[in-house]
Amino acid sequence: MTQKVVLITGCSSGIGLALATRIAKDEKKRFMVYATMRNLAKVEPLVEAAGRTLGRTMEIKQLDVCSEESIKACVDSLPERRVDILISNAGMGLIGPIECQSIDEMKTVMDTNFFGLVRLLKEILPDMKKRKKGHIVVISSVMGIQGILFNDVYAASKFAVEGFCESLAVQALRFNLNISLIEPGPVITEFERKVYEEGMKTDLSKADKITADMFTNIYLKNYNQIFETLGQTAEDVAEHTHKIITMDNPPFRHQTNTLYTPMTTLKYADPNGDLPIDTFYKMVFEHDKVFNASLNFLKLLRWRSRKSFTLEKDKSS
Ligand SMILES: NC(=O)C1=CN([C@@H]2O[C@H](COP(=O)(O)OP(=O)(O)OC[C@H]3O[C@@H](n4cnc5c(N)ncnc54)[C@H](OP(=O)(O)O)[C@@H]3O)[C@@H](O)[C@H]2O)C=CC1
Ligand SMILES: CC1=C(/C=C/C(C)=C/C=C/C(C)=C/C=O)C(C)(C)CCC1
Repeated sequence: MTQKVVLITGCSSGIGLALATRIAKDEKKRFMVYATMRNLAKVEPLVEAAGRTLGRTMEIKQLDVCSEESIKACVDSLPERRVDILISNAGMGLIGPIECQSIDEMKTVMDTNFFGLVRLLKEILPDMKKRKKGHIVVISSVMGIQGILFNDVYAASKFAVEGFCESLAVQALRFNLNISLIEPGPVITEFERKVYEEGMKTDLSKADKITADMFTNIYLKNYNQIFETLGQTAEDVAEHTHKIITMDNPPFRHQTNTLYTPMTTLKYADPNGDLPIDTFYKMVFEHDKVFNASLNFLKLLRWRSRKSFTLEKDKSS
């Protein structure tokens, strides 16, 4: 059996690291993983997690999604330039009032999260089309379908990713290619720490008092609690993604966090779009107690509906 070649971006930490490790440790050794990162000085945690798979079912390579040259050099270094499964994972967050963020900061988020994916596909898609074989897996987010307070630009970058992939998906079908968007809710990784620390450093002098207060005393104050209550592990997201890449008929969208599903469902329940906005408004502003009760209610709902959120499309297991 020939192994499928998997290229993953952003493997220095978090979901990328967990994905590379999980897929390289596939029980049936079905995959050869090229785990990439922009800065090879950060290789140690992956080397440690990879263990005996390194040099067998995993190799580590340099790739910066913001550099076309780096992407090309990495793909050129692969046998026959073949990538059977591309996992576009590299990304970054940004929180805070837009008045306090520079256009350059926002452009870096779009350049990494959106144009990073575009650059990868410009390099890899033509070869996949020629071979009429391939699976493009994109680590999107629940924020690819639903905006969240003070995540305006990050959510925009993930909406861009989703619109791009949804448009491409029809063309991809013509070439027998699959595209899957993985949509995690909050995941406990470096992302959470970096975003929170940067958020705490925000210069709020350009924001009015109501906005600054909303960001500090509502968003930042509850941030850690949201991750503690709803947060998933990177390993869990990796497990879901491993399942998606082993399916005969993988879905276009897959949400990994059943605790979060009731929130995203609000989007589909009201074509006018007001239901999620009004619900989030109430959850955030009515009272601290409503917020806590809402988080607990989400926890309770998972227990009630666990069965209906399993991977029903999976024919291969
Ligand atoms: N954590 C969360 O709550 C959620 C995260 N996601 C998404 O998951 C993905 C992974 O994030 P997560 O693991 O949580 O966060 P981490 O911060 O742990 O990992 C992000 C990875 O992306 C890499 N990266 C950033 N910029 C570039 C670049 N220009 N080229 C190559 N690699 C780059 C980072 O490298 P370096 O170490 O060099 O910075 C790091 O390896 C992101 O797309 C994120 O949007 C989605 C939903 C929820
Ligand atoms: C403010 C707010 C919420 C916060 C959600 C957060 C903070 C989600 C983070 C998701 C991440 C980090 C995704 C990464 O891609 C809730 C719980 C929906 C309740 C309504 C108001």
